[in-house]
Amino acid sequence: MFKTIDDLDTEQQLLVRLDLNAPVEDDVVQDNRRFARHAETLRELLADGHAVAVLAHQGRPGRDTFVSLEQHAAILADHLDRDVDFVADTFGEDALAAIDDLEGGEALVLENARMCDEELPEEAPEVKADTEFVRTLAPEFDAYVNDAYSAAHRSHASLVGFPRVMDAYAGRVMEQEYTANSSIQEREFDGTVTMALGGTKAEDLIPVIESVDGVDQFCLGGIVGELFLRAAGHDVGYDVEGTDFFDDQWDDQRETIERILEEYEDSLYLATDLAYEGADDERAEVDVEGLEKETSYLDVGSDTAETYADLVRESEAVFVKGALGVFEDERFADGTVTVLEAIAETDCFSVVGGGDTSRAIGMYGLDEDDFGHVSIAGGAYVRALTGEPLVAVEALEAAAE
Ligand SMILES: Nc1ncnc2c1ncn2[C@@H]1O[C@H](COP(=O)(O)OP(=O)(O)O)[C@@H](O)[C@H]1O
Ligand SMILES: O=C(OP(=O)(O)O)[C@H](O)COP(=O)(O)O
Repeated sequence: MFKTIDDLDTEQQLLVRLDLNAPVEDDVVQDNRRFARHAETLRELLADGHAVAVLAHQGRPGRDTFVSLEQHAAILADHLDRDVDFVADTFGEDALAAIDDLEGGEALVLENARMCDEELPEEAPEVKADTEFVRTLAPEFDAYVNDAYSAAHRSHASLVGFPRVMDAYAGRVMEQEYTANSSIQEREFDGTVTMALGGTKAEDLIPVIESVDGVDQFCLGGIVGELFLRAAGHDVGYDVEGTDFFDDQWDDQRETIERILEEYEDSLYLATDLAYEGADDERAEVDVEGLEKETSYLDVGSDTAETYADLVRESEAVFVKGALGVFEDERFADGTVTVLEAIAETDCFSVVGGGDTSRAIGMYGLDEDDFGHVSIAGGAYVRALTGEPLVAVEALEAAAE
């Protein structure tokens, strides 16, 4: 087991890894549940007199969402109702000077860790620990705290490098999510177990279908659902209008998708209709037989949403990862919200995960108490459901030994 912040001495100089990865609309970072949850950890650390430098990432290089963390510092400051400084540097001279100036009870956000070359390539913890990034920052601090459960499946420098060379502790979010997201197999449900999979990160979800034990049926939507429809012979799941969701993931995952489609025929539910932006910008729907390659489909259709909701109502347990459509746009929220409402109405056991997807609960007036657990993690949470270890959690455990 790892050590937690209960094991920390007070008034330390701390490097704290959070996951503040958030949606970005027209260059404006959107508040999501991650800020509020991590603010709780920070509030506790600051109250104990620690000086806190926050390390986090946003987006992926090359994407529109790959932006500075300056706005994230301001959102955190709102949640904490106190000043949070920002420095546009991660481990260079400016960062080191700002860290040096930090006093007990103060918080500082360092620049997006993914702007450092050594952060991203997935490599073994010992390789990450030997990067200049880690070797420069680590000596500046008394200890490292990892609260970024939702990024714990990535073997990146900020997640697995520091705990090899420093005293390392789990933050509150790490601790709570780790406890809540135990594997499905260990839970032993009596009735039907359903998993609704959607969102954009198909590469994280596809392996889950094959490796998770104890799930009886999968309802697919979002980008992952469209890739399966493409494999089933429909004209959908192609990049159009400058999107880069489909073609690369198709090339990487095609064989797996085709194999799963065949082997899991009886437990996979694919959309039977999809929604798109029609004339006058209104929501329009089409049966999957009528799909066209050139159209962007932005939600599952209403027949599909009702079918999925019925499957949910008959379930003993439901796990959701990823949205079934672009719910941020009210016209395309039907699939995601219909399924979430069905979960909320029944007394099935449920977990809803995903930094973006969990946002839909607040946006559409659903009550968090009607869900078993709302996780701010997506990829990490589905991996945990399969019983697969998370590299950054393993790194914390190794540090405690
Ligand atoms: N058909 C679609 N086309 C484009 N984006 C989609 C589609 N369906 C769902 N999405 C988007 O997927 C996002 C959630 O995906 P992802 O980031 O993988 O999940 P999470 O952050 O919840 O783990 C939502 O913000 C939603 O807008
Ligand atoms: O948002 C995240 O994952 P999620 O979308 O699976 O919840 C994490 O910050 C990891 O980001 P990444 O999937 O770009 O490595």
